[in-house]
Amino acid sequence: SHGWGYGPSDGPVNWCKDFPIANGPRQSPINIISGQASYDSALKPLKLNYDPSNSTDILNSGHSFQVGFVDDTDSSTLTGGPITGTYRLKQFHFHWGASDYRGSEHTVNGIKFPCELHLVHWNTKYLSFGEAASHPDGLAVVGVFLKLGAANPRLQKVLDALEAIKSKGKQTTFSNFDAKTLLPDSLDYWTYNGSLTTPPLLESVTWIVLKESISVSLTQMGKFRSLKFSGDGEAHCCMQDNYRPTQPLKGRKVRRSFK
Ligand SMILES: C[C@H](CNC(=O)c1ccc(S(N)(=O)=O)cc1)Cn1ccc2ccccc21
Ligand SMILES: [Zn+2]
Repeated sequence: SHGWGYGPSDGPVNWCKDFPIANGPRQSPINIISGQASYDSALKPLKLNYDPSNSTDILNSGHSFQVGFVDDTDSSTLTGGPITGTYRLKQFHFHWGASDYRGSEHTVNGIKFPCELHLVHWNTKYLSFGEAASHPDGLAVVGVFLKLGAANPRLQKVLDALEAIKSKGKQTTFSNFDAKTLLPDSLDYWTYNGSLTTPPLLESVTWIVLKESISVSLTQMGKFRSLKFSGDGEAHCCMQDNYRPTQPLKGRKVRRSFK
């Protein structure tokens, strides 16, 4: 069957045909209404320990681009926060818009950001990412909003590597990158139970969305949009608007770690 994408025929409104869970009870992303998120004093601080030597490659997946990490030891982990146990960093990627007024997946009080970073981790109580992805507590994704402002020097190394992976399926080495440098000063967060935001839309993600954003400049946003959804030799299709609209909360509670 034809793959999924973000276009008029293969986009989010049609994903339910191949992935009926698209209409499930814990789908992501959601609109976070800050006034309705309840403070939970039992929530622990987030602990992110990333080893820069674990970064391996950067890949144009045809849906986004992602930086991959070696995940065969506990050297790059997420602990604390709303989760129990140890989750390993597998990859990070982004979602962005064709214009500066949209692009993020989560929204806050209806506000869209131009871009959103996702750091994807899997629960080491399972044997692998693929195994973890099929369990309700298998994955934890940290979401970080990017807000238009001054150029972000910490993004630059990632953006400079995009030259080499313009089209779908392109991959190149990407070593010694410290993903921690992409995080804002404050690790205050909202958290809720959700799903992958792309097919297979598995309902196995504990979402941890940071309240503080990081900056991105107009020029840097242009670099994101210079990527292609299409592979070499295919009709050029700019990679942009690769975000899923917000999904119904269906009674879920959103908690916050901060007063
Ligand atoms: C689900 C997986 C493909 N999807 C993802 O990894 C993924 C991760 C994060 C998000 S988001 N936007 O919610 O943060 C969305 C999709 C395929 N897959 C299945 C088994 C498996 C094993 C190794 C690698 C990939 C594997
Ligand atoms: Zn994502």
